[in-house]
Amino acid sequence: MAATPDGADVVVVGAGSAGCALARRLVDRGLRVVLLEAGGADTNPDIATPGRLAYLWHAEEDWAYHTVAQPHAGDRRLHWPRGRVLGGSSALNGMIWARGAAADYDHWAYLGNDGWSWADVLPVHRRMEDLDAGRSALRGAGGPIHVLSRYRPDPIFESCVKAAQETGVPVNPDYNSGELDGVSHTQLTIRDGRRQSAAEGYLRPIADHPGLTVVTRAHARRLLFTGDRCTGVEWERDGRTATTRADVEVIVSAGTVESPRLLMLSGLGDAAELRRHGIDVRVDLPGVGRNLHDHLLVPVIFGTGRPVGRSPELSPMQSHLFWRTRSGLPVPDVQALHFPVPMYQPGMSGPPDGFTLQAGLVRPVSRGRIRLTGADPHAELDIDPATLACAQDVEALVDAVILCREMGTAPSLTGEWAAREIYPGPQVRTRDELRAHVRATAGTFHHQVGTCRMGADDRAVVDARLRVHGVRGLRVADASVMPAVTTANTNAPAILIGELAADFVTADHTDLVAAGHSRQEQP
Ligand SMILES: Cc1cc2nc3c(=O)[nH]c(=O)nc-3n(C[C@H](O)[C@H](O)[C@H](O)COP(=O)(O)OP(=O)(O)OC[C@H]3O[C@@H](n4cnc5c(N)ncnc54)[C@H](O)[C@@H]3O)c2cc1C
Repeated sequence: MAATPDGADVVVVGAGSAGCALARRLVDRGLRVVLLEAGGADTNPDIATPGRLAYLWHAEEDWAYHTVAQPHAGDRRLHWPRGRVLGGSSALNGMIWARGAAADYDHWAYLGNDGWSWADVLPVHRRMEDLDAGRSALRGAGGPIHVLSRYRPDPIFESCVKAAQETGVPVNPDYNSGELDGVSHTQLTIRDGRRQSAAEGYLRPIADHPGLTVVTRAHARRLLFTGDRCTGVEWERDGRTATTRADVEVIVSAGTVESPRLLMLSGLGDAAELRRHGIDVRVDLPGVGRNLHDHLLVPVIFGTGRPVGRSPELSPMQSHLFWRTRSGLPVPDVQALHFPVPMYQPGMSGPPDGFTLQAGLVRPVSRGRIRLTGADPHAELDIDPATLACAQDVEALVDAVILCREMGTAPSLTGEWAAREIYPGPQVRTRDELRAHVRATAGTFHHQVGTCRMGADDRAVVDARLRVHGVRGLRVADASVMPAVTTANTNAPAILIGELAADFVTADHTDLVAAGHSRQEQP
């Protein structure tokens, strides 16, 4: 029997980084899967062309969220682009492939999440990737996601790597080894000049498989229950409502913003808040929507004496560095990203030729939350990440800005490129003035996580096998389950979460997996 929009073994909500990996692995193991995606097909040519990623912001494929005004960040509302299309945010992202630090996963395991230590996840990271440099004890080849590491970076990025070394930052030959520290050229999810989204890598090869039904423009409105078991999903398309039955499980992979919304609309959340919106409480889970956190970027902008230039078939981010602002940290707290354009913000002006060293905070302490504003699935969300609420985040970013400024005065950038700082600008000298620059310009690094946190305590939403506490037949698998964000970009960790979710489902239903295989073997 094939999967149909009416029913399947597993219904996955959201075809993003995690959802695509999860659906693929379940189908490979003989389960019938329906994948519901709110967005459309990934046919916009700007998705495939790496150099055109900026054109996807505010396009049809962008959910284009805005936070509420952030009092510690100049009262600004921050724009959060997220993918609403097959591939999810992996179809919109900067294509940097980064696992994070070994210590990130050991920390998750330390919090009571068995099976998530670096030793546990390393084989899964290896099976996900197809590194052009080939297989090794730490790296994988032959997996669904092609990783480009052997390319000729544009000249400005060669200079950035040299400038970092001149500033005292050593080269790291492979920041995906579990140890991040140092400066490197980025490894990119690009094959033959085309983006490798999770949809491209995981779904495209099985597009015609009878065990998989992908329904695009299907917006899940709520989860359906029989007793305490989740047995299906109600969704809408073009104004019409439909349901899909799940014979085994429902897995929510709608991302850090939408997964908590779908849980809350289905009666899983903070009981008092749900009642305030007239939603029947199924399980009082006060952790849903909390623990929201994100990496941040602060621009340090330089003008150059000549045009910088860049290749359209590569990501515009071809080098970055990881660095510790103080001794005693177990992992770097800064990831500085290098861009080949002056990234002026509204109200800024300067010469057209230049580059930007984005000072990135990757161990944020501030935590916020996402709340419903009503029971309507399309109501605007109250998204409050509490950006820079903790002074420690500001101090780390000030140190990161100082590092980027120093890099901009290194010979490799001042010589050949005649680099000169435009922002914060030479008039900004004291630490207080730098704090003001941080608060006025900090923006998202696009790595929101944590709103359906994995753990064993009473604020956790899912357990270590990603099962939602208090119900049966329901898991969450996406970046929202991270107890704490990884110390780098979050696409690879989100895909890892999808891969592991598939392992958990198949381990829990070995009988079905065996039956599915014999079904597939029949002529
Ligand atoms: C602009 C940008 C740049 C980034 N750059 C990088 C980078 O260079 N490297 C990196 O590693 N990471 C990067 N990231 C982050 C990374 O892409 C994300 O962390 C990752 O894709 C998150 O995966 P996910 O599965 O949690 O969610 P997503 O990939 O966002 O998937 C969620 C999916 O669920 C769908 N959905 C939501 N609600 C519903 C519903 N109710 N019904 C049906 N479907 C629904 C969405 O449309 C979406 O397709 C970037 C992100 C952005 C937005």
